[in-house]
Amino acid sequence: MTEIIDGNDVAQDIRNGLLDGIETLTDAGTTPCLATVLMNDDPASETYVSMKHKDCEEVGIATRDIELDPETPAEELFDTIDELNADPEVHGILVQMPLPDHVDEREVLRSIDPAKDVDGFHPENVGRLVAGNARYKPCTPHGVQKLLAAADVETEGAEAVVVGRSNIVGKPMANLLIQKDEGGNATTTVCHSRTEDLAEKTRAADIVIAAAGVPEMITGEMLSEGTVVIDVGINRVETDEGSELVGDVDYDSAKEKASAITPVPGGVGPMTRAMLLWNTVKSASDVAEIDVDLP
Ligand SMILES: Nc1nc(=O)c2c([nH]1)NC[C@@H]1CN(c3ccc(C(=O)N[C@@H](CCC(=O)O)C(=O)O)cc3)C=[N+]21
Repeated sequence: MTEIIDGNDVAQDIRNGLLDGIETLTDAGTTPCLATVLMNDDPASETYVSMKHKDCEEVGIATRDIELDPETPAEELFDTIDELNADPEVHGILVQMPLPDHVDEREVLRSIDPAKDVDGFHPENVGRLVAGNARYKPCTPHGVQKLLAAADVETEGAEAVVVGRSNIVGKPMANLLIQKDEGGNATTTVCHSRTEDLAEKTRAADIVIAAAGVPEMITGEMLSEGTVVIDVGINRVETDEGSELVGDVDYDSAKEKASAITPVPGGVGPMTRAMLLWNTVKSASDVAEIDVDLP
């Protein structure tokens, strides 16, 4: 039987596991607080940001909700970030991607105080992750580690194949998988659009993590029996019945081969949001110099 790994369930467990820590910090006068900055009018982005606020509300994390018109001059965004950097009540800052063309994404990531960079995208935090001294693990790869742990999948000694090399998922995922750490110690291969024989790589894998942004590209035929399949893809595709959300994995055929698989929606997506809360609580705990148990 194939195990369907329920991301909504695991994310709920993470949120429950944060409650005590949030209470301890709040009682000590440091209510964890996440600020989001949204500067695009893509309906999907608006949905994701509002989900993040709802999650925060549920667990008692305070929020700031900043929306800037996409036409806003870049300087105004940088002023906003400076204010949030300087605000002692704000512990996490998330600037929702993508940003308008006139805004330099890299410059934005550099401008966020690394101590408040709960996405883990600031170059200092990327460097620390690579050096095995992570401050914030990026939310999606961290969430994937938690999903694997929840499904009792041992990464140590496993052959892991990451399909995709983005800065937000593929690269940090591979870095976490090779760390001498829990959820790491995997023999890790990173595949991408120039990989000569992808199916040869995925067939040799114990764990496949699909994060290429190509709808349903990983099919059952590319997998060996018993592979653990984690689908990071979130692709909106148009069908006869309207718009539908599909992953990078062809779920129906992959499920026939997989020992465990994550669905889309309801897999990695909710974990990305849960680990954002996790990082925000960690930031507040660092600021308050109060150790709390993190799930
Ligand atoms: N600075 C920044 N940080 C991000 O983490 C970030 C970002 N920008 N820009 C956009 C992407 C996308 N992203 C998602 C998070 C959760 C779901 C999610 O919860 N999905 C649910 C619901 C999907 C739905 O119904 O639309 C699911 O997969 O079940 C989706 C997408 C975070 N992102």
